[in-house]
Amino acid sequence: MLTQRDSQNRDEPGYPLIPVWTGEQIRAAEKPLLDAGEGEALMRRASWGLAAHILQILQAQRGSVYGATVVGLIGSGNNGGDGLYALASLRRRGVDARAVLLRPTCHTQALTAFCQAGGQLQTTIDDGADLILDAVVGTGFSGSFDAPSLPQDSVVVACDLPSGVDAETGAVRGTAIRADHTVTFGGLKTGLLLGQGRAFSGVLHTVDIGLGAHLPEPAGYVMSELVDIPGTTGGAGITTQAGVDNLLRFRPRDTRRIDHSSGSGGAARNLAGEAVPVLRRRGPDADAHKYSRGVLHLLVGSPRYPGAAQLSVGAALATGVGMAQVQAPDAVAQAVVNHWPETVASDQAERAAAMVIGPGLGDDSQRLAQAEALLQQSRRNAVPCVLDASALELITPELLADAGYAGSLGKHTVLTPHTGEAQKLAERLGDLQLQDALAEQKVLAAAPRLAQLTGAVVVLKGPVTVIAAPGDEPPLLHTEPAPGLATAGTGDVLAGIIGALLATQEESARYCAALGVALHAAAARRLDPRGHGRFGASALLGVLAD
Ligand SMILES: NC(=O)C1=CN([C@@H]2O[C@H](COP(=O)(O)OP(=O)(O)OC[C@H]3O[C@@H](n4cnc5c(N)ncnc54)[C@H](OP(=O)(O)O)[C@@H]3O)[C@@H](O)[C@H]2O)[C@@H](O)CC1
Ligand SMILES: Nc1ncnc2c1ncn2[C@@H]1O[C@H](COP(=O)(O)OP(=O)(O)O)[C@@H](O)[C@H]1O
Repeated sequence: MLTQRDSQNRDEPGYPLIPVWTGEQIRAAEKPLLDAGEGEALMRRASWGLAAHILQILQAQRGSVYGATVVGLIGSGNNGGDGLYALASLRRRGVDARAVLLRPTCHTQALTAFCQAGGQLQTTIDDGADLILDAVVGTGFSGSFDAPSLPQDSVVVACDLPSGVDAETGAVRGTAIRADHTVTFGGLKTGLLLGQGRAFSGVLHTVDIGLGAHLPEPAGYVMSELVDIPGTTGGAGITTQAGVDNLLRFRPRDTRRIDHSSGSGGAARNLAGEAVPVLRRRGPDADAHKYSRGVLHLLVGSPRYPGAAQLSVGAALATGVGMAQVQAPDAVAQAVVNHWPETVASDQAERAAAMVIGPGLGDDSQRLAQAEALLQQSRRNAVPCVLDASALELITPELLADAGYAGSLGKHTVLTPHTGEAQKLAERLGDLQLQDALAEQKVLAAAPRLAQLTGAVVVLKGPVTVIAAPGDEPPLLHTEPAPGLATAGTGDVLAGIIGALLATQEESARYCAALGVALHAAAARRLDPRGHGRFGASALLGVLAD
């Protein structure tokens, strides 16, 4: 039986948190198993999983696997070993699997297995191959890679990681092999999600090779889009490999359908049957009134940037609040009320359950003084608060040293800098570690560092957005592509969404910030599923409520 809340939230999209590790973490987890002599078994599991995925891909592409041509590009390490074992399995399924050794040496046992399965070595990459398997280099990649040229029409599948992509940062060193699919072992690697790695790895598939208990605390969690299938009860169940694979698709044109668990319980589960945390927006209680639901106070807009006020207020209303009240110069506030008549103009934030401070304030000194006063009020009363755009300039070493802040803005505060704003903050706070992480585009290190320095939750915005809280909780990553968001004003929309969630959801600021980022990008994807980018920020408001 559904509770009233469950029935309200039944069709609400949820965002499961999938753990990710750096390549080094995965290698460290493998080490005890290798030391115990289980390396060969690990490799067998990896290569069997790889072959199984290749068979599925061939089946989908050609309608059958028998007689398909697969050419494996083989390197000198275990990545090449995985490739050779997989080619041997494919041969036993009737696939014409061949290998090109790109280095003078290779994994000898795997080569023997390949030859025993009837595999032939060749020196050229066939033009007509149905599928190219990239097994040149994986997590052992060092220096720079020189990618061979490949036939245009073949599907490319990467073994563990596209060759040339850094397993931690996703940076391409030299040139890399661009894959249509990547079959990765033991757990998702950060390099598949960050930087260029995301575009080079195509559709992601994971293979459990039994690292389980040896895996450390993840480097982060990636938020994935999950749409419940209408008409069924309970939440979503990610119980099958296909379900997990669907979750891990990163192409804007993909439609996601997740297999549903037939059982009750409602929690999404991973392959091991463990519950996966899911971020999900909750609607108002039946007995809510506007004040109990949550008032959002927005200090936004200025004569120079009146539109920012409209965007953040509009986003808050479409996300859902008990009441939105705007604090702005008369003409700006009037324009907001004309556009959104349900908005209340108010200079008092007493009833506020949350605040948004910053969008469109510009460098207006009077507005910034009001922003500072409101920030103090938020700190004093621990009222959740989003600090965005020029309000981020309030954060100085002097402000943090103030007795009222005691070195920390507090976990109820959410900072939403893009990388340029974060770089300025890093310089103002004089922190070299943060400056270096940003300069090297190590967003997964930069966001937690800024959270640590300010004591606030940080949303480091960009094509990949990282949400980090002060303390031990791992950062959350949002990597679903929404390139159309690269347009003026979408940050104002995001600030309004997060503010509305802070005002209405009984969750931490970290949770609300991450959910807000996911809802923002999901709105862009609904509006622009192919990523053409033909919309302005205000168009997001019309689809936020869906
Ligand atoms: N560990 C395990 O138990 C398991 C690991 N597994 C698998 O093993 C992979 C890691 O294997 P790994 O450690 O052998 O490293 P790997 O990615 O093959 O690269 C090292 C080799 O590449 C070479 N090489 C380096 N840089 C290069 C470059 N720029 N350009 C060209 N070549 C370059 C370097 O040779 P060198 O250049 O030094 O002669 C060295 O021999 C991992 O990704 C997963 O697929 C799974 O089977 C599960 C069990
Ligand atoms: N290439 C991109 N892909 C996905 N999201 C993007 C991309 N570029 C920008 N964004 C998102 O768009 C928003 C832009 O925010 P911001 O730079 O503050 O814009 P503005 O100040 O103009 O409102 C952020 O949420 C950011 O994550």
